[in-house]
Amino acid sequence: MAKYTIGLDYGSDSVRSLIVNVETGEEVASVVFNYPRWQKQEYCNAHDNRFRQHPKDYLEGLEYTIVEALKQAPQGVAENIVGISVDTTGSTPVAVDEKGTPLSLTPGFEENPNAMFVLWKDHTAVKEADEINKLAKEWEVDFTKYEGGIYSSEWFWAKLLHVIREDAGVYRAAYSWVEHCDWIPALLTGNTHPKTLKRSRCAAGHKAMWHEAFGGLPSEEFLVALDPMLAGLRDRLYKDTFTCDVSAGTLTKEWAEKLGLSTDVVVGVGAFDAHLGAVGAEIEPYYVSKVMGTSTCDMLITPMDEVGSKVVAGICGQVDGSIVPGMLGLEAGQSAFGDIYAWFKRVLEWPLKNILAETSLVDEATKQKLLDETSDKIIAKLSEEAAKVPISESGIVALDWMNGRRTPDANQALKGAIAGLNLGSDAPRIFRALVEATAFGSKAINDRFISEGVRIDGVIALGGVAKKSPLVMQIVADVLNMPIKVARSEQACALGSAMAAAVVAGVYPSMAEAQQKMGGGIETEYHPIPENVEKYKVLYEKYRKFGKFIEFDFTA
Ligand SMILES: Nc1ncnc2c1ncn2[C@@H]1O[C@H](COP(=O)(O)OP(=O)(O)O)[C@@H](O)[C@H]1O
Ligand SMILES: O=C(CO)[C@H](O)[C@H](O)COP(=O)(O)O
Repeated sequence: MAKYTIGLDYGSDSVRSLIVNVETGEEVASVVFNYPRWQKQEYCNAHDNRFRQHPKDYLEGLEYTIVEALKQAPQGVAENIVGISVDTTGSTPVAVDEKGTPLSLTPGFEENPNAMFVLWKDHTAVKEADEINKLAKEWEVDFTKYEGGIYSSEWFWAKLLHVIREDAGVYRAAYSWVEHCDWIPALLTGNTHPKTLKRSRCAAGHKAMWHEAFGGLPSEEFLVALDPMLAGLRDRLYKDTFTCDVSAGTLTKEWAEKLGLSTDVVVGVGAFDAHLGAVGAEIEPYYVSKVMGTSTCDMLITPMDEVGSKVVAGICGQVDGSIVPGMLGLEAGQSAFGDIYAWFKRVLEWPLKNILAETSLVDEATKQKLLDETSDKIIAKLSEEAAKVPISESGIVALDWMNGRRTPDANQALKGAIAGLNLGSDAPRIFRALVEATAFGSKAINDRFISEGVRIDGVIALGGVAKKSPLVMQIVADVLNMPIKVARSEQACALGSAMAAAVVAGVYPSMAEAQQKMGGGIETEYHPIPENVEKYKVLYEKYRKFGKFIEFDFTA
């Protein structure tokens, strides 16, 4: 019988397990689990940009999705699973005790958000990121230089420093800190001690200022100068990091029994969702792999010697082997993309949730149906109407910084803005301007790569928005003035993990071969429309001008 691997993909809202035939790439089963506590936004406060996730959400999802996917799969598949690899969001770190257990799973910390995973989009550490940037520029070595030269509040050191300053209990109890993508493989293989568990090169290099040239993490002197509270922590973290083609070990007896698998199943070192998503979408050198969902991650690979020691300014980093082992991985992205459409939808839903929800004109069941149906159709209907609005007709220009700006040049304190409104600015016109703003944010990233000397030959898109929205995709193709291929797989991140698992389990010698055998190819391609390209060149200049005004001249 054929061999199979499992790709376990932890997204922002849900986790999915995908079982893939390693010879044909056939996806034989997949199950999704929405995080229950997260769905109720427990431990979060959007107003303060605080987004925390409880490890129980991850654990319940791990067991449920694998067990249910194995039930769905044809008979005999479970016995022929040879590997599991894991991708997660990031930087999503957690404080752990000496055994590597997240503090929120230990007595006294169960309900403490500071003892939970700090989700990538948590921006509570803006002040700490500023301090890191200031010190880095004064220090003899700029530890931020391989992370675009600007450290972000979305990343490891800023987050942990913020939490330990805020919470003396967590500070005292935290032996070390672990990324979500490192904790799951550690747990599955039983190697959870913070000093021995295998750490992901991808997470360490892009988010924790780890680099071979620095001998690992930033120096103890730098960290202590940042805050004496950090003294000694470096020694309780790690020196070595591993790419996703390396084994983290095999399943423990306990997990093998729980999941219904053999203890021979090899577990791969973890990586971030976007990075393995790029693998799943069959990333190739010089193609931007654009993960378009809640946020965007724009991934590029180049041969190692091509960029060499040149530092690409303003991106989320350049790391040896962070996407495809053996190649240089470059990452950029937008902190909000589909999340901006989701925000506008929530604004429009307000009267539904606050007026219609209270009406006695219809019975409860009908009311609920009305609410659900309207809510489900808002973005699709807005897109339909927005498609009819001619480019530039509305005069509205928007900025895509509703969740800060990840790249180019991280500044998470920035806010979104909409200009050019008049009394005729209706919902579809505003929506179109928001879509254009997200496309302009993408262009700013492409332009930065190009101006820094990184070649771009094309774009491969994946993620929910790439699949769901021809309107957004056409506008992005027009604004970038580049064709965009959309990857066929519905679950590119999980598929990328399944490919990595096939390499780790020894089925293929390299990621390139796993991609070739297991890849789903391209579903569709969007081509720029020359007439639109010209109009968007003019609008993009307005976006840039407006951006400069909001960034440098406007104070709320
Ligand atoms: N028809 C649509 N057009 C454009 N965007 C959409 C549409 N439907 C949903 N979205 C956006 O897709 C995003 C979710 O993308 P998805 O890739 O599924 O999730 P995630 O980023 O969490 O992995 C949401 O932010 C939502 O606003
Ligand atoms: O920055 C990241 C990876 O480097 C995050 O993991 C990513 O932005 C979150 O992804 P999604 O929008 O798909 O939930």
